[in-house]
Amino acid sequence: MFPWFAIGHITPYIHLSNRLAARGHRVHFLLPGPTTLAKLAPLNRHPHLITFHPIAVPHVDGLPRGAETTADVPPHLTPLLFAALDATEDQFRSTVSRVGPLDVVLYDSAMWVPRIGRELGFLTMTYGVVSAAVGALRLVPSTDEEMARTPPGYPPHSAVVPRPDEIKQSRIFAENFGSVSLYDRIVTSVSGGDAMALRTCWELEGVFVKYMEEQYGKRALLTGPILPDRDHRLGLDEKWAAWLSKYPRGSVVYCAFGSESLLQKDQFQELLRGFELCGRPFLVVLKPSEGCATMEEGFPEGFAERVIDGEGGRGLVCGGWVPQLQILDHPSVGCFVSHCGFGSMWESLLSDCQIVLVPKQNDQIVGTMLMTKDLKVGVEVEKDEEGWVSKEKLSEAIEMVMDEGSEIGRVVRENHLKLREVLGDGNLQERYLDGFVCQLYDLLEKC
Ligand SMILES: O=c1ccn([C@@H]2O[C@H](COP(=O)(O)OP(=O)(O)O[C@H]3O[C@H](CO)[C@@H](O)[C@H](O)[C@H]3O)[C@@H](O)[C@H]2O)c(=O)[nH]1
Repeated sequence: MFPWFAIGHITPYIHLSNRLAARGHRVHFLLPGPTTLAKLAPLNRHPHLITFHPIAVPHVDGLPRGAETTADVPPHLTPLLFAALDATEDQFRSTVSRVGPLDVVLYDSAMWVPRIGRELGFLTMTYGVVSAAVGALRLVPSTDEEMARTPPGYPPHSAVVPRPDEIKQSRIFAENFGSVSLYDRIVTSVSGGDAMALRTCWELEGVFVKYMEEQYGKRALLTGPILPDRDHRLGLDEKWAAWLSKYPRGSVVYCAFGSESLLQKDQFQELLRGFELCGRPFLVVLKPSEGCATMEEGFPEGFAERVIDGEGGRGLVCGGWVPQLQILDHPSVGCFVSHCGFGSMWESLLSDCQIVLVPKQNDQIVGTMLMTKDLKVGVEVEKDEEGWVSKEKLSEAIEMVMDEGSEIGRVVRENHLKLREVLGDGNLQERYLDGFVCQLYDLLEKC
């Protein structure tokens, strides 16, 4: 396993490794170290079968010292992290040579992995952990489509289509990420592999997966959602459990925007004012806003006195890492305000929470269209001309799904419940994994 240096990518690769190890397979896992390794090592449930190999992220001019993943750098420095990834080719080669022989390497952004695979004799395939919908809309190997139109042959009935903010964000694919554009990097990575694996399932994204198979001329091996089983999750710290348990069932609004999102101070403040305005207990987990050393420095005036110290401590705002899955599982949590990163999207789908979405990046906007327009399981907060949400719109969206009398709230709850029954069926994940492993054996036999 050799995922891109981002927590949202490394984590699902570890979950997949756990599932494979549970079937007796041996996994070697390359990830940045020492900090990221220390943070994620507890997720390894089969240390006798899964070996972590820390990669020293090479220094590249302009990259902060010690930066290992996208969580450690502001978004505009991400290209430098890609340059650092490319500079790990020798470390990758020596590690896979040392631990080999290998059957298959799963990777996502290191586009040179297939070349080394052909030299050393192992299969290679990208493991895509971002939605197939974004792959279909933006990353099929064609260069001449207009940004404002869906590409030729695109699934005709989907409401996941280009829209202004998504088009604006999609310009990122043309930007240089390391030595090549992000578009070329992803297309080269996918095209170079022997097949492509995707973290999704036919029930959710079947039309997009088929479209990608046609466009790339490659078989897609689906792993299903790949979340840790409930009984294998780490426990919830007493401090969270105690605070959450103060509130009635389904009443707390939880907000988190993944491991990368960095808000400007005014965006951060408006968001907090929205939670204050909606009047419900809330737990917000974000990074300190841009330019602020602490969370408190970014708070709106008088905010801490009013809702953190006052009102019985109705609000909790945290700048660190929280166990998101366990928080979503807590009976008091009833609403998840999310950025719709692909990991959080799955976690929201498999939770009992009502879903409110505030996407920023391209794939989050695509995921949001999938969730709100195709699947109709949540609502999106309307943004203003500046591209951000107002406190009133945020509060309205939360009420729209949380208020008992709301028709929209009823519809999304029903749709969500139906989908969760399909996706949450314990056998679904096992079936996908069995199929995935069989397809891997098939490919290996043919080589
Ligand atoms: O305090 C926290 C914050 C996050 N998480 C977990 O970290 C993961 C975050 O992943 P995701 O929701 O995908 O968000 P990002 O970290 O923002 O993910 C990046 O990678 C994703 C692909 O997985 C993309 O879809 C996103 O746009 C991109 O920002 C999830 O499993 C969360 O449960 C925690 O456990 N605790």
